[in-house]
Parts: sequence; C-alpha cells; structure tokens
Amino acid sequence: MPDRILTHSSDDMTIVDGALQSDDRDPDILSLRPERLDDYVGQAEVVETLKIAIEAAKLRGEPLEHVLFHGPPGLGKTTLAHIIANEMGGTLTVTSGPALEKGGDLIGILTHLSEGDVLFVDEIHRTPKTVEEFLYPAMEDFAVDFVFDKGIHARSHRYRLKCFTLVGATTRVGLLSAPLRDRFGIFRSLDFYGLDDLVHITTRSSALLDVAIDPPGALELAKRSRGTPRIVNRLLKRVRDFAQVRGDGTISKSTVEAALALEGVDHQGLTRLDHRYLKTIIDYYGGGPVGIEAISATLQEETDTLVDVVEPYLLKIGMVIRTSSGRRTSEAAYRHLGVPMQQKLF
Ligand SMILES: Nc1ncnc2c1ncn2[C@@H]1O[C@H](COP(=O)(O)OP(=O)(O)OP(=O)(O)O)[C@@H](O)[C@H]1O
Ligand SMILES: [Mg+2]
Repeated sequence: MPDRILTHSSDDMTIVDGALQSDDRDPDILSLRPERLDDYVGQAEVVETLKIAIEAAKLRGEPLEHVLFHGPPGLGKTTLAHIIANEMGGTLTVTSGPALEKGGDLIGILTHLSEGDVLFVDEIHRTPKTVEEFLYPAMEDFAVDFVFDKGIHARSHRYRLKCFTLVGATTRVGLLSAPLRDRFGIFRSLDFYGLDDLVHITTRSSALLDVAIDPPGALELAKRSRGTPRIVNRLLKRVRDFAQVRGDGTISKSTVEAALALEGVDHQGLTRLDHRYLKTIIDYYGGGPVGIEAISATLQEETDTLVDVVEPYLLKIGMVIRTSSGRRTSEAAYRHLGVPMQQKLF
C-alpha cells in the first residue's frame, strides 16, 4: 500500500533530531522497519495494547482511536505509525507539527483522507496553536469548520471528514496542550530497549542487510546502542563497512570495538557529544547543579538537542541527575570518565 509522504517546509530541517531523521529516508533503513506488530521487537506492553485496540476496532468496523506516542528519538514511534496503518489496512499520510504552518495546510490533508486512513503527525508538540485548533473538531467529531468572509459577513461551514485515525508522536509530552492530549484515546510512552531486545534487533537487521555477525559481536553492538533501535541500525552499517574493508566481512566483537572506536562511540555507547556534555558539567560547573541553558551555552549546542537527544539516555543510566536547581553529574559519570571526584567543601 503506498504511503503518502508530504513534502515538508524548510522549517522541518530544524527538527532537533534532524541528523537522525535523515535515516528515515534511507531506503536500507526503511527496509529494516518491521511492518507488522508480530515483527516488532520489544515494548511488549505497547504492542499488546495496540493488538487489542486494533482487533477490537476491526471487530466493530470502526477506525482505531487516536494514538499518541511519547519517547526519545529513534525508539520506534514512526515505525509504529506505519504498522498501525498496515494492520488497519489504511493508507498512511505523514506530516509533522512544524510542517503545518497554516490551518489550510492541515485542512488540505484532512479533506483528502479516506475512511480508515491513518494521519501521522510527528513532532506534534511543535504544531502552531492556530493549526492545533483545527485538530480539535477533526479528532472529536471528524469535521472541520471553515470560516468564509470576515466581520459581519462571516459565515461558518462545517465540512465532514472521513473517519480516520490520528497518530501523534512527541519527544516532549509536557509541551502538549491539555485539550490536544485529552483527545487521544491511547497514550503510550516508549522506553529505551533492554539488552535482549537490542541483540534481537541487531541480529534481525544483520540478516536483512545480509551481513554475518557472531553472537559476541551482536552483544557488543547492542551494548553500545544507547538502548535505541535506530542507533543499532546506524552503527551496524558502520561496522559492516569496516568488516568488509578491513576484515573478512564477518562482524565479531573485535570488529565492533575497532569500528566504533573510529566513530567515537565508547563501550557504553556514549558518543563524543555525551562526553563533552558530562565534561562540561564537571570541568566548568564543578559537577553541578547547573541549568541546561548554561550547559548549552558553554557547549554551543542547541538546548533542544541536549534535552531531547543527549539527556534522556544519560538520565536513564544514571550518569546525570536532574534536580530542581539543575543538572548534576553522578559518581558513575566520574568513574566512567576516569575523573577523580572532588569533595565539595560546602
Ligand atoms: N521494535 C523495533 N524492532 C526493530 N526495529 C526497530 C524497532 N523500533 C525501531 N526500529 C528501527 O529503528 C529505526 C528508527 O525507528 P523510528 O523511525 O520509528 O523512530 P522514532 O521513534 O520515530 O524516532 P524519531 O523520534 O527520531 O522520529 C527504524 O528505521 C527501524 O528500523
Ligand atoms: Mg520518527
């Protein structure tokens, strides 16, 4: 079934995980996407919720309720939107909050949806307020209200839409307005994947990419993937190149170690940016607590990149602690970087 990928405005290029997003358009990565819920690795509770809801919607002959996914980049939100469209037998239309600049952009998309279609809005927290207001009646009553003319001649006309399912994805659920959040029937957070799931994804992707990997190699790659399937796939490709050019084509633990040393990915999966982030807090701010704005100014990185891409995993593995007065590095961070922890005198 063809997916409609809408062209995005230039603003879309500023999406915080932009560098990562380009993977979405890579044909190889697209083919690594599981297409059915049964092929989706991990996130067992999310998968079970969706299975039940999809089955029930099909039994009743109704569209699936609107679904909101929340979680750090690369954990499978877009993949799940594709899967939902496949499982429901509808066509998927993809857009994103920042691409919807005017109400008309959204109305154009909504009026072209057919019965049972899925509209995926990525980065939904970045939808302009004026556009968001058109979403409310569209989600609740499957209708949009056009206003013709202005002032005393103003007339409103309600246009009926086909029953569709909205799938929203956000890295920052806190920025979503309450009226929008409340209109989703299903709300699920995706968490970082455990090691077993990452090994499973590594072996699955290697098979699809037709590259041999031995179990210690798969385990090592999984350990260095920051709990994120997209990173598994990206690192796997770098390691595959390395194995083909410098090795015998088979990925082993030592190939992973050598290839990822070149990429600046350490044994726990931390990247150069993670290291710079931790070292900034330690070297410039005595280990914190320090506000995110100060860290981002010192690092000369966007605050959004730090909050959406860097911090979630560092928080998850306990290298950073968020307190009301700012970010603090933990003892684990000092140990990981091999920096002695100085006793604070106050
Ligand atoms: N459960 C999974 N099993 C196997 N592969 C997966 C799984 N989840 C994600 N992937 C792979 O990881 C890649 C990234 O997933 P996806 O694009 O869905 O992430 P995302 O959550 O939408 O990220 P972003 O917030 O950056 O848009 C996909 O191309 C897919 O191949
Ligand atoms: Mg995505």
